[in-house]
Amino acid sequence: MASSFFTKTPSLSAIFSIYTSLSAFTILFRTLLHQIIPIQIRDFIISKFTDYFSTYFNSNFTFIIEEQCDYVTNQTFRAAQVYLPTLLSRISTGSLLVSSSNLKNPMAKPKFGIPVKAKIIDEFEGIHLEWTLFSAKDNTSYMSRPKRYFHLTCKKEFRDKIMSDYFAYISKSSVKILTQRDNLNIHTYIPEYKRWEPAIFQHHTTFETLAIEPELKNTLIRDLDSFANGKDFFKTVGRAWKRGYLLYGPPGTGKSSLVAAIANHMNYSIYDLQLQSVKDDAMLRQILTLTENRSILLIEDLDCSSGADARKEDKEDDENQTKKKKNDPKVTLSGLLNFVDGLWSSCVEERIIIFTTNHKEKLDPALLRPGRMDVHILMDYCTPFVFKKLAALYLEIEEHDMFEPIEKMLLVLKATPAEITEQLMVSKNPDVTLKGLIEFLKSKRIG
Ligand SMILES: Nc1ncnc2c1ncn2[C@@H]1O[C@H](COP(=O)(O)OP(=O)(O)OP(=O)(O)O)[C@@H](O)[C@H]1O
Repeated sequence: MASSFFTKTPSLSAIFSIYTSLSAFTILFRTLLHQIIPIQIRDFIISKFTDYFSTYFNSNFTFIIEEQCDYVTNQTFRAAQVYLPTLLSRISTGSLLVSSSNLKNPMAKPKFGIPVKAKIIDEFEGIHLEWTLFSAKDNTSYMSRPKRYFHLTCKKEFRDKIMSDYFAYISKSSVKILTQRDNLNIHTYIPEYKRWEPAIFQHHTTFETLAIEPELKNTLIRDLDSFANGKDFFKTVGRAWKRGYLLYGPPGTGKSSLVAAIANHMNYSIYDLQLQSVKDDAMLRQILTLTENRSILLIEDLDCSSGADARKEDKEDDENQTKKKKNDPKVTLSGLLNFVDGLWSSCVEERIIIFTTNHKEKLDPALLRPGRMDVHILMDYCTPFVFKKLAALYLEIEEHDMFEPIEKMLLVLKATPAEITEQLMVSKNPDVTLKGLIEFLKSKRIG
């Protein structure tokens, strides 16, 4: 029995020769495979295998939330960006972004953010969730910024629950956080990047520090508050939830200050659009879709934009006209109107649009027709009331012997609140300052 076993067992040299033949065959087979099957097909087969096995063995499900979708900011990405910083204590990797942007107060507490690839754990109705931020280089243009996206991972069986309830929950939470935010942003559109760049908005003007007639102030605050609470009303009457304001008046009468007061009152960020940098109507539409809900869209100096000013062909010679046309933006009046009042105006909710101009009379009448801009506000020269308010703010006085002559002069001559504030900042001593102001006003009368 034993001898038959040994006689049937192949010799060591036979095993070695079988092994060598097999190896040679494998190498030959692999070489043939590499030469016959193109690399793309090989990669495809490998990826299919990998997918199949990873899906089979992996019990997780991942949602991918990209920053941009269909050329607009993905609101789910934005909601996650606002919501996740509230979970920073649950970051599971050992790093955090730290930044301080409060220029006025270097001692202010820094803000913390989520670094790329850091994992944040969330818990929703007992479901364990993992968020990770990724950033990938976009090679489409050398100016392009990296593409950012979140991965949200949960157990497969909770996929539907997350889709139906969790995304709605983070979107609601982000709106709540934004309403209570203490930092507003002012955004500038960068055409090269095709995106709005935010900066911290730290204008301290409020309705308390803005010197305007009390009637105007109260009407405006009422109007803004009823707009903010008017979601159902706008829906019922079938109108886009937006409000348009035209601020007009001479330079230095507080138009920009009023915009800041509105932003601070509403807690809305500002999108400051330079119409001159917009190439055409298509670009205007794209820019508009990249803004967020609960914001102010500001277009300053509307009279300087070709789409908005009234026609005046006869007044300028041909050469000047051609020169001007070359530099003019190609935003048309109809593009602008569509943007104020047409279908495109409703692509963002709870939006305030503010136009400012120093020359209302130069605007095309089509822009001024009822319904285009809901409220027209004249920001005028300094009145006695406005002067007293400014004196109370700058000099901290309610009354002074020199008030009367100043108020009388303000009734007959034109001085802007900006000119008055400049004079009021000369000294903290009311006698010196008010004397200087009287001299300034006298010089105006003579001039
Ligand atoms: N009504 C006001 N109340 C308080 N301060 C004011 C007021 N108007 C102007 N000022 C002061 O004058 C400065 C310039 O005003 P502001 O820039 O708001 O005017 P404007 O009408 O927007 O001018 P422009 O048309 O040149 O942009 C402000 O920074 C502020 O200090």
